Order: sequence, then C-alpha cells, then structure tokens
Amino acid sequence: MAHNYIKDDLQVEEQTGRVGFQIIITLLGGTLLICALIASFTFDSPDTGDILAGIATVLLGGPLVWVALKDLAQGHYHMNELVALAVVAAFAAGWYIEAGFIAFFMIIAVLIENRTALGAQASIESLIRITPTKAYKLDATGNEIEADARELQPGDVVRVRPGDNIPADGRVKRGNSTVNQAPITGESVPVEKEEGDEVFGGTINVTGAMDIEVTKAGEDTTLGRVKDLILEAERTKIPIMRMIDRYAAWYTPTVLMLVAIVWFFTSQTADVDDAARRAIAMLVIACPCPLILATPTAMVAALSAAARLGVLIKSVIDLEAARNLTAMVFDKTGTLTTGQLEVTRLSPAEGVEGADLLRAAATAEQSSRHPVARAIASVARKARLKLEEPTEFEEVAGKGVRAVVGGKTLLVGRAVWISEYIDDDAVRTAVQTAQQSPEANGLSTLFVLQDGKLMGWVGLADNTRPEAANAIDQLRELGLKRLIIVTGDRESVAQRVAAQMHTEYKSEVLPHQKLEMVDELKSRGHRVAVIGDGVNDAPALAAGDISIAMGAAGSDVAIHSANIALMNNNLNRIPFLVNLSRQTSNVVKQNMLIGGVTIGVFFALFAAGMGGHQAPILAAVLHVVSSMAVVFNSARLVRAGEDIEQAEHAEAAKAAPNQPEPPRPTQAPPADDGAGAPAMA
Ligand SMILES: Nc1ncnc2c1ncn2[C@@H]1O[C@H](COP(=O)(O)OP(=O)(O)OP(=O)(O)O)[C@@H](O)[C@H]1O
Ligand SMILES: [Zn+2]
Repeated sequence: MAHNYIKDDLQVEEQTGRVGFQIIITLLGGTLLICALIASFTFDSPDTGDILAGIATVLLGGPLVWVALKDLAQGHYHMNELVALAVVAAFAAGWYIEAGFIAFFMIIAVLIENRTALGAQASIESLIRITPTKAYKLDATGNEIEADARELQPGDVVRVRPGDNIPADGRVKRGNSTVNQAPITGESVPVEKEEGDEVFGGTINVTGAMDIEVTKAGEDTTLGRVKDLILEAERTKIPIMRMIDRYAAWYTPTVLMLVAIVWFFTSQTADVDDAARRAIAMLVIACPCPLILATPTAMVAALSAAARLGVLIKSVIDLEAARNLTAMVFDKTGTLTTGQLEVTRLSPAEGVEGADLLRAAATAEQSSRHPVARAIASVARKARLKLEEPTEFEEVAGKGVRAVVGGKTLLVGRAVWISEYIDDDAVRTAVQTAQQSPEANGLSTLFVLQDGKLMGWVGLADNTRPEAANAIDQLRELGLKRLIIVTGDRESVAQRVAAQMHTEYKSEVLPHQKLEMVDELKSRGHRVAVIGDGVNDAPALAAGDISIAMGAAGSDVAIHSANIALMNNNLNRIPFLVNLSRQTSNVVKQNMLIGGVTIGVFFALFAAGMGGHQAPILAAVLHVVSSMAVVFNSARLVRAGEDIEQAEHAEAAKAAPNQPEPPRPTQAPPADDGAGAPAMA
C-alpha cells in the first residue's frame, strides 16, 4: 500500500473498520474545508475561513504528518514525508485552505487505493469465506444434530441436502447428487457424485441428498489450503517490486534535494510565495504512489482472476514468468487424457481363464494409485471378484508392481520390464508378439506374470480430454515453439494422441528420463513448463521452470509439488495462464508509464512555475488522478478469463434442463448391477 496508514498485516475486517473511521474523518475534514472556502468568500475577514481550514488541515493532515514522523524516527523513508512536508510547509506559510486540500486529496487517494486493494483481496476472501459454518452431523443412531462445521472431525458423517454447502472434505457414503464445485475448481459445470466419490468443503450440493463421511475438516480442507496459498501468493514479490523497495530509500532524499535546488534559485529571482508554491507542488507531485502501486495492484488482480478459474498461482514470480515460456512438456495419462482408463481387453495365455488373469492383475494392483491400477480395480469390483491380500507389495515407478500372494509372486507391468523376469526365450517372444499384435494396437498393455509364468495381458484404453487439442492449438498460436508429449506409455498409444494434438512425442520414457528431457530443453535455452498429474512425473515437474499440476483439487501432493496448481482438469486454463501473464505484464508497463510520465513531466512543469497560485492543489489533484488511473487500469485484469467463465456457464445451463436423473431422495445406496465386465479375448 502506498501510504502506510494501514498496516498490511491487519485482518481484512479490521482494515475495513479502520477505513470506515477514516472515511468519517475525511468527510468531516472535507465539509469543514468547503465551509472554510464559503466563509472566505462571504465574510470580509478571512479569519473564520482560516480557522475552519486550519481545523480541517489538522484533522486531515495530522495523521499524515504523524505517520511521516514515525517513519523518520524509525529511520526509514517513505513517500509520506514528501506530502507531510508539503502540508506542513503550506500550513506554515499560512495557506490553510491549500494545506487542507492537499491533505484531503492525499487521503482520498489513499482511501481509494486501499479500498481497491482491499477490494481485490476481499474478492479472494469472498471466494474463501464460503466455508460453511453449519453442519448436520449424524449420531450413532442416525439422528441429525446441528454442529459447527469447524468442529467436525475426520470420521464424522454429515448429511447435506440440495442447496446446502458441503461442510468439509469427505467421501460420499450414501446417496448421489450433482455438486457445483466452482468455488474450488473454477468450473461451473456441476459434477455428478455417487457413493465413494470425493467431495470438497465449500462446494454446493445441487440436486440430491447425500451422507458424507468427513475426511478433512476446518483448516485442513482443500478450501483451507487454497486460502493459505492465495494469501501467501499475494505476499510474494517479483524482482522489480524488490528493486522499488530498495530504491525507495533514495527516492525521498533525491526529491528533497531537487526541490531545495529549485527553491534556492526561485526564491532569489521570483517572490518567496511563488517559490514556496512551486516547492510545495513539486513535493506533492513527486509522491510515488502511482509507481509503487503499478505492479502489486496488477498482480493481485491477476491472481484473483486466475483463482476464479481454478488456477492457483503460488507466487507472482511464476505469474510473471509464464509469458516467456517457449516450451511445454505434457505428461500424457491423466493430463492430455482423462486418466480414467478402461479395461477393454483381457487376453489370457493358453490354459488360463480370463477371470483368473483379471483376478491376478487386480490382486497385485490393489494398493497402487496408478490410473491403470484403478481401472483394473474397477473392473474387478464390477465382476465381484474376491481378492486376496498380498503379503508383500512393491511398486516400481513407471514400470509396474510386484506382489506376493499365497506364496506366489505376481508381476504386473509394461512389456519391457516384465520381459526382464522371463527366462524362457519363447515366452519372451510371445510377449513381443502380443505387444505387436493388431489386437493390442493403440491400447496400453499390462503383462501379468505369475512365478515367471505368463498369464496373459490386459489392454486398456484412455480418451483424450475434449478440450486438449484446442488448448494446444492456442498455445501454438501464442508462440510456444516446442510442445511435447512425454509418456511412459507405449509408442502406438503415444503416437495416436500426438497425432490428435499435432505435437511431438516421446514414448516409453522412464520417470528419470522425463526429467532429463526437461533439463535438455533448458540447456538449449528453452523456458520450459511441465504439466503433469503428479503420477510418476514429480521429478520432471520439479525440473521445469514452471510446473503445473492438473486436477489438484483433492490432492495435497499435487497442490504442493507444483508452482501452479490447476484445481480442475481443463487444459484451456494453460493458454489462459500464458495470456494472463502477458496481459499483466502489459498492464504493469502501462502503469509504470502513467506514473513515471505524470511524476516526471509535472515535477518539471511545477518547477518551471506552472499552475501559479493553484499549483499545490493542482498537484494534489494530479496525484490522485494518476494513482486512480493506475489502480483502475490494474482492475481491468480482474475480468480476465470472463469469456471462459461465460462459455462454461452457458454450457452448464445447457446441460441443466435435460439432466439425466431427477433429484433423488437419500438413504438407499444404489445397487451395483455387476455389469460392465470387459470383453474376453
Ligand atoms: N502400478 C502399475 N501397474 C502396472 N503397470 C504400471 C504401473 N505403474 C506404471 N506401470 C507401467 O509403466 C508404464 C509407465 O508408467 P508411467 O506412470 O511412467 O506412465 P503412463 O501412466 O503410462 O503415462 P504418462 O507418462 O503419460 O503419465 C505404464 O504405461 C505401465 O505400463
Ligand atoms: Zn502518494
């Protein structure tokens, strides 16, 4: 904040309270000033006017001078000194009305600056303050008791009805519904929720009633994390902001010196009053508010626009850097594709039953969170297979899993890795043949090995995200030179996806090779963003100049491992980010120009005697106007991404009327139909 009337670290509410008090003082001072003006015109004796203006100046200028003195006493220079000095000088010269007006305009500037800054912060706060305070907890007998949402504990079960805010993060225990997750994910299309699905505190339950088992409550929820991150991001600084902080100490003395020089010469040639007016006007116009506000107001506005679309930028440094990216490395599974794989083929080896192959694969994969593991688990559930608990389990990143069940060792994973464990040449050839077979073409394949014996393979398919190709086209139009898909999956799958996206690709890459690729791009001078879902790509994410985690809602790891957390899975947020970064940079440049030109040009003009008798008040008005121009210019950024939002709203509205299921009453868990078992080959 430009003038430090208000401590940054106060809570918003307290700040708002302070601002309210200041408005009253300002209004009072302003009224007195106007009375003083009228009095000085209507009464012959100027005394009444002067007394009123004097009181107004003390009311308005008092705090200003007080803060300046306090700053001086603490040994740091701020811009307050310049204005304070101007007010004191005008007061000392007996120009009470001028002194009053300078103080008045300064305070108006401060109020609007603070209001707007608070406004931006408050918009984020409002995004955050949606955390509900009430919850309906179910006790052991199934009775609802009203409870404080902040006092919920993991394990509690709460009931939410249509229209309720969901009080905490949790998992649906009974019932189903659609949920508007926009407060967290920035996506207004409601999401279907059924038993076992994850829900987030602060999102809005739309159609049905659900019982939810709390997994995280209070500050631990996703909403709590998001709030912390946004507030932290606002405190971060890009280098130019640090530079301004550093030069601020030199600024005030330099201005004072220049003013002293002008004063020295003009007081000898012109009359002293004129010299004093010039000096006062120069002090006022030199106040660097517009320059100091130029960057932070733009950054905060951009951060809040991004947050609204579910793009959590954790530091303004990354917001600033995004505009200069030249390359992007995309993970495939879960990033460009939905990551919701489907088992489309079971291909048991001779003498093995399809069901046994599936059971073996599912048993080994039980504890894995990899998308392929989930796909297999889901089919096994639908086929109602009973699974044994492995006695040993190990996941080899980017390769597969190893489990020991009933004394037998199961290996499930990619062909190359599995082949390492096959002694029999004929079997190894069989794996290769299967891998190259037309049935496996375009499918992700997992081979299952039991005690060195091949049980067969499982084929999985994944769909590309509908908006992916378009998002990548936009990135290309934005001038990004290299767009590369890097995947651990096999060639034929990677090639198919890359063909749809018109990008380069690299397949069958191990996690550490993803990292090496990023390093290589960087060594060639590229500024690289890595976009991943956090599964087997954490090292690559860490290596990027900027890392972007997809679908971060619900995954603390993803939120924390990347510079930018995308709370939804919508890839169009990535070109939006690059655009936003460029817009923000432009706004900052415009602001600097507005501030620099106003201060530089008018400083010189006032030195040359512009404005005559009105110079001090004119300077105060110009200072307010230029500060406002900067603040409002920045505020334009808050609207960035509105087109995306509107398009999504329209889509949500279109989807709403023909929703497949009417609101359903709670309780009865939907029966599992057991259908959907995959085709047996
Ligand atoms: N838990 C697992 N069970 C079985 N196979 C696995 C497992 N984890 C990895 N694999 C095998 O290793 C390969 C590479 O995995 P990795 O996670 O690196 O990439 P991916 O999921 O295929 O795609 P992307 O790299 O685009 O995310 C997978 O295609 C799969 O064949
Ligand atoms: Zn100022």
